Amino acid sequence: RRLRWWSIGLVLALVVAGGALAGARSLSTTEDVPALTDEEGRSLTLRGFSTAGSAKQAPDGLPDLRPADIEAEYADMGTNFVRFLISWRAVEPEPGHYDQAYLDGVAERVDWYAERGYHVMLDMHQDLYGTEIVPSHAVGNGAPGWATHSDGLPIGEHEMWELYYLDPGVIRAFDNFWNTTGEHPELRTHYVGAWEAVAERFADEPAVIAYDLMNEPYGGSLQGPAFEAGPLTSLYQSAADAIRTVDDSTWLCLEPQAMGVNWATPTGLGPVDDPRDGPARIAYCPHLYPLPMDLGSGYTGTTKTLVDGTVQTWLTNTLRTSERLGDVPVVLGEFGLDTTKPGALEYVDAVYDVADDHGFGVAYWSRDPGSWGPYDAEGEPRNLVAALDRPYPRSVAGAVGAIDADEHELTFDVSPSGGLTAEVYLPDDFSPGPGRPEVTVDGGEVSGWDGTRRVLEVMMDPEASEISIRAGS
Ligand SMILES: CN(C)c1ccc(C(=O)NC[C@H]2N[C@H](CO)[C@@H](O)[C@@H]2O)cc1
Repeated sequence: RRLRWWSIGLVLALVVAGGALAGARSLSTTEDVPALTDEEGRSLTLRGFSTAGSAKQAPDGLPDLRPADIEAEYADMGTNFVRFLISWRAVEPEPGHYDQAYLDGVAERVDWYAERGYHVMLDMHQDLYGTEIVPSHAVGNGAPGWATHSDGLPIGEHEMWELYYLDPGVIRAFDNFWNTTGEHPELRTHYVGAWEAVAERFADEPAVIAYDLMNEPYGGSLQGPAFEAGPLTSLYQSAADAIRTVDDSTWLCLEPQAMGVNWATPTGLGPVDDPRDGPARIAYCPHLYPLPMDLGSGYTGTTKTLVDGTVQTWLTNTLRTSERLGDVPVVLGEFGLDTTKPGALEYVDAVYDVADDHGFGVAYWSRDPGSWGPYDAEGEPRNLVAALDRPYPRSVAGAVGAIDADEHELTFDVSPSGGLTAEVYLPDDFSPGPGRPEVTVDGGEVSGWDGTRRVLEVMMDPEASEISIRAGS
């Protein structure tokens, strides 16, 4: 069965990669997308982690996280963003009852991030529909038990968790949610109501920059454009309309279905209208998990070639979708891998280079301890920490284009406006020397240095089109 699943995936991956290789160029092309902006209209480059998978099954729905963990993450990698997992089952444990104690817990953790200058995206997370999709043991997460209707259809036992998505009972639970069965129109209404309750709570919290409306949507017996352009886009529109009755400023992140699109097939997601006064604040937030990487033994040899082809196809489709949804910003909401695999860090660099080149935000999957994450079970830094400690323009007064970063030089395209300042994160070894920073700036001049946060402030020349910061005088 495992072989059958992966053989389907491999055929799909070869089709995808083959298409890409036919026109293979470097992993990055030149187009870039607009950035998310903060309350002052500054362009943000978002760099951080999904935090955390530990929230999926936690009785209180909150991640295993302490303020010291955020301190360590910043000290090690200078992140400024978190994709914070929340769940419908914790927000609305009973129909129509919103758990303010849970939202207080989320708010406390949002404060931990806000106090350290982070931007928070609240991710209404689900995998395999909900916590009680298999009542006997925790397989899924997301929806509450009262919203889970598998109608007694069979759900098997699988070593590979992804295979549960093919079980009749799981498909039925999703079909009831999307009202494909016509039996449960109330479920999507409740889901939208849960989002309205979350938005009402965080509307006035400037650190909460975005709402990720649904993690890795799955259409059950509806797949592809029939699902994405149909009930999924419709749910997003309903959620947007409800959220905007209480929150006029937080960005709304739209994820495509995971099936296929995670692996670089194109999405059929339709445009969503933002009823707010002023420019739309809608972003496209796909995930990236090249099947050849899952199938292969690392980012080497033939696997590397296939993964590169998949990433190129994913990039082309992502840029096309950003344009189709209204030239919207892009946040790569998830990508990650077992960093003990050969070539893993080269892959991580390649994906961050694509994000830098096109102005995508990035949340690495995930902050959890272990072989995918930045820290081990004892909280000690792993190889990923050095790979993610990259210079980047955290926030800029004006538009930001392509970013080109290496360990001793950071260059980014700009169109300065407003206060003309750019806040730039520099890794600890970017400019060695006690009286740091010894840096050379073209396109502006140094107007401040926060040695504790390793943030350089640059006053940009009003006419600058590029800012370059080089280590050393
Ligand atoms: C068959 N379907 C619908 C499917 C298969 C595989 C994934 C997946 O690997 N997702 C990647 C990661 N994302 C979640 C959290 O959002 C993690 O648990 C997965 O590793 C998703 C859906």
